[in-house]
Amino acid sequence: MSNAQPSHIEIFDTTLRDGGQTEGISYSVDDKLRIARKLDELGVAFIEGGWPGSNPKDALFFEQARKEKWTHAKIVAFGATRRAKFKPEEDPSVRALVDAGTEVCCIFGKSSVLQVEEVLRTTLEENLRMIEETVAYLRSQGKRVIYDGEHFFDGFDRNPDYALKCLGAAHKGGAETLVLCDTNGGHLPWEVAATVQAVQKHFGPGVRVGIHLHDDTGCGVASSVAAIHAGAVHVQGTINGYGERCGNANLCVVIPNIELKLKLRALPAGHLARLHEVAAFVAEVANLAPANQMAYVGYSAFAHKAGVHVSAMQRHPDAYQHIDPKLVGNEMRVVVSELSGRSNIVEKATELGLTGLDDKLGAKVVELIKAKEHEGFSYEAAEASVALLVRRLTTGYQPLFTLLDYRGMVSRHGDRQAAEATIKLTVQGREVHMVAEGNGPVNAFDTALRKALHPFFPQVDQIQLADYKVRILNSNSGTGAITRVLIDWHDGSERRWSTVGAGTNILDATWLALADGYEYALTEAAAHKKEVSA
Ligand SMILES: CC(=O)SCCNC(=O)CCNC(=O)[C@H](O)C(C)(C)COP(=O)(O)OP(=O)(O)OC[C@H]1O[C@@H](n2cnc3c(N)ncnc32)[C@H](O)[C@@H]1OP(=O)(O)O
Ligand SMILES: CC(=O)C(=O)O
Repeated sequence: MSNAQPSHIEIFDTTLRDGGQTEGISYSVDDKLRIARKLDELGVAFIEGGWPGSNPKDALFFEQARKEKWTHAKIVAFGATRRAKFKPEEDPSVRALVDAGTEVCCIFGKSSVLQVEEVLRTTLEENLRMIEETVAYLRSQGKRVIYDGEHFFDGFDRNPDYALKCLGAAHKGGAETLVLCDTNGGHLPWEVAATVQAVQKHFGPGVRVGIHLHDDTGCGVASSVAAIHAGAVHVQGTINGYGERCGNANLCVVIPNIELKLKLRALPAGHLARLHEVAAFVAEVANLAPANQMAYVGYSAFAHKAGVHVSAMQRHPDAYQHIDPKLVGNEMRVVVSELSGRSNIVEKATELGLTGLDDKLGAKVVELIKAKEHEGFSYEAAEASVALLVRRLTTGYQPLFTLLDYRGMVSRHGDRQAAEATIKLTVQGREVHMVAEGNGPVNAFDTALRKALHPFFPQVDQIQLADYKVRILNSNSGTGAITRVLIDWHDGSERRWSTVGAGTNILDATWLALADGYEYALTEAAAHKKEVSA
């Protein structure tokens, strides 16, 4: 690590600008403000809000952002150097930067001969003037300026002299940080580190070097960490790695690496534990599914599935984890499956609040889970079915209801479709016979079951199906394949649970998942009531 390395690395978040260049993301102004507030709470140093000269939405974001109080972060307006034909003060895009009213602006300029000659179609000298004059103009308007050297690494590989001259022009204009961008994302960590060191050597210790890396080689995070290790003091990236093409360096991984591995500060003390929540929040607002396997903050980042791992984790928390998940706000979880041993079951039962599970019962549960997974069930995402499986093997468990038989009928006459289900249950020792119609067979079964249970458990009204997923397991068996049904449930509050059924008959698989859903909700509610009144 460089001797001149400060203890604090500046985090520059571009989730709202470069992250907005992700295919599939389209933030509203309100989305942007909500994300910005969350990033401010997290404690990043800069939030790049957008390009005010690009579209009315980004301009409105800055108008709204000006009215708010930002505790930790500076809001940054992004734009380009002036165009060849304009003076800075005449270029509408540069004017929009000034009008955005932020204390800090970030502008990008070309660093490579190819980009200047082929893309800007201007001269190398004019590009240097565009960079210096734009930075100087913004400085004259009272702005702090961060300079992004676009395509810096490509430019430096082909013509280091010219690439350094471009940075020099920004420095001369008054930029406070010179940011080296791997715009095409094609460089590897040791190449990035070597270039950072060459730039530092060229400018000397008084000049602040930053980095902005894209993930086209899958090395965006690794290269960012290598660059910081080599002496960069400012890093740009996005939450969840959103960004153009393959994305930007993922700050949810870069930040913990800075704090926990390089032992440097990136966020205010104690704020790292907010990262998991921020990652989930941004995914939700961006309307993208969170990546479960994301390092540090992913749902599976500290999930243990293999029996050997879970057994070892019970003996020592460091056995299969490189950090304590709480440091980033995440948590350790145990996954139950055919790869489980007793330890998974004991751990999962504790997690689910089930007590009194000894090794003998644990072994019985493991055996049953392995047999059921062989039949097509999968318990990884169906924790309510796991809880019931444990309860059913526990001495003295009395199910709240038991199915005696069911019949389903579906028909189509011309355009008219019909579905009807008949079920026979015992509920609290009484036999109940119920018939219901539905707009499909699942709806008919569900309606019949609700009607049958309602006189005994009126709270079934709150139980709602949230998602119903079907998967064919052995597709080479065609329509005779085993079907797995996974149902997600909620009760209108925060409470959510998932159940599974499987078999060659899709309606039977559905029935198993459906019945588990009601039995779990009612059993857990009854157990909770007992605990509360005890
Ligand atoms: C690496 C990056 O991610 S940089 C950020 C990229 N982000 C975006 O492009 C998103 C927002 N962009 C936009 O809304 C539009 O592209 C605008 C408003 C900026 C420009 O729109 P238009 O004027 O219609 O131009 P268009 O998009 O077709 O072409 C880009 C222009 O920018 C110019 N340009 C590109 N880089 C630079 C630069 N560093 N400095 C000055 N001008 C530049 C190009 O030369 C071209 O202008 P020209 O046609 O006069 O030569
Ligand atoms: C500036 C920028 O976004 C880039 O060069 O990738």
